[in-house]
Amino acid sequence: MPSRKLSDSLNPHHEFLDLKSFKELPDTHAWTSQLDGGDSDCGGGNPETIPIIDLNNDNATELIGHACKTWGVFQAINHKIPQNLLDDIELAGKGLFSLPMHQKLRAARVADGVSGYGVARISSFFSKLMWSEGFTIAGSPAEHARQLWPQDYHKFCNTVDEYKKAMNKLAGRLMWLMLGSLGISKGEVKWAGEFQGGCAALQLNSYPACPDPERAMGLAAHTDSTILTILHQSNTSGLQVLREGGTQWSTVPPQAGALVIHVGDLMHILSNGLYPSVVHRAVVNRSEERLSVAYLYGPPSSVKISPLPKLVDHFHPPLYRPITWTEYLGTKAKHFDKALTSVRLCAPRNGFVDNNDHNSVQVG
Ligand SMILES: O=C(O)CCC(=O)C(=O)O
Ligand SMILES: [Fe+2]
Repeated sequence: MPSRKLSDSLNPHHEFLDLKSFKELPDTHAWTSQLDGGDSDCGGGNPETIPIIDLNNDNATELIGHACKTWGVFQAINHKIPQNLLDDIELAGKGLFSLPMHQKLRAARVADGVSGYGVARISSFFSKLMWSEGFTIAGSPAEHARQLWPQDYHKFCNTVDEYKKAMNKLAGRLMWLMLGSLGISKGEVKWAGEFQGGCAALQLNSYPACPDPERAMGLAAHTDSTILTILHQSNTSGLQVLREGGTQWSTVPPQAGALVIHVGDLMHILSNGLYPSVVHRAVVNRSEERLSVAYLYGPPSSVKISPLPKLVDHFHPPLYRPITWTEYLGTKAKHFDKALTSVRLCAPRNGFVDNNDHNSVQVG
């Protein structure tokens, strides 16, 4: 369970341990029974796998709707993101995380800051540290990149800019496909015009090879505070999801060229609870470093997100109050896995289960 603030109990320098230097798992990173629930891919007998959807398929909208409702996640192929751009961002991330620690610390995220190098932000809810390091880019990466590579920071910035541009276009397309699958067209959404640019952050995650992967946690179970997330995982597996209403973890197998699409908390609100935001985590392994790049897509700050009017009626009252992305991020930072519950207006009616009440999920 999420517990006390790490900062209350641990020397802050623990946050910057060089994980690659350990031959044994340090106690600060030793989780107990985090693999509760098992993995349905490994003998759980669940015949269903996470859907892989061809965005060129004539039935893509219906397939996306079904995937969002039952899993809250799917893999997208034929998404028009060039493979060389996916390779470039992966290389840029690998280059960053392979720098010596003292160099990475020049770009460390400052207290209460968003951008920069550091441990997972959800770390503060857990008494143990995660076996990962991250780099968050909100806005321009230039200042941090200049600190990391004083002579040669343009290459990193150009790759990030190009990646963000391509992702923004895809994220917009996916958002309208998801809303389309709920029977909602652009004309019916009053903030549609404000969504030209969208808004986003890029999260690079690195999970070094781990001497005791069964007792370590790469990134603890969480949902994303986004409308949707586009995740590019390298060819090493580690991402696991909980199927809607399920208790067993399913691995999302890396598939060359495919992008993993997560339903985020704000889409859950827009859909008035119809689409669950997927609970996911990252586990680690003994031999290979793993890299992932998450494009976290949300609304511009002027937009208040609330259940779409077409999905609200006498039998389906609005489950959530209107909220901006900034406001929601503040709520999430305070309440973590209870954030959706804390903005809920009314208890779900019988048979209308709020899939995102994760209070029972074992997260540590
Ligand atoms: O590394 C992964 O597969 C998951 C990353 C993730 O969930 C995140 O950055 O929010
Ligand atoms: Fe995530």
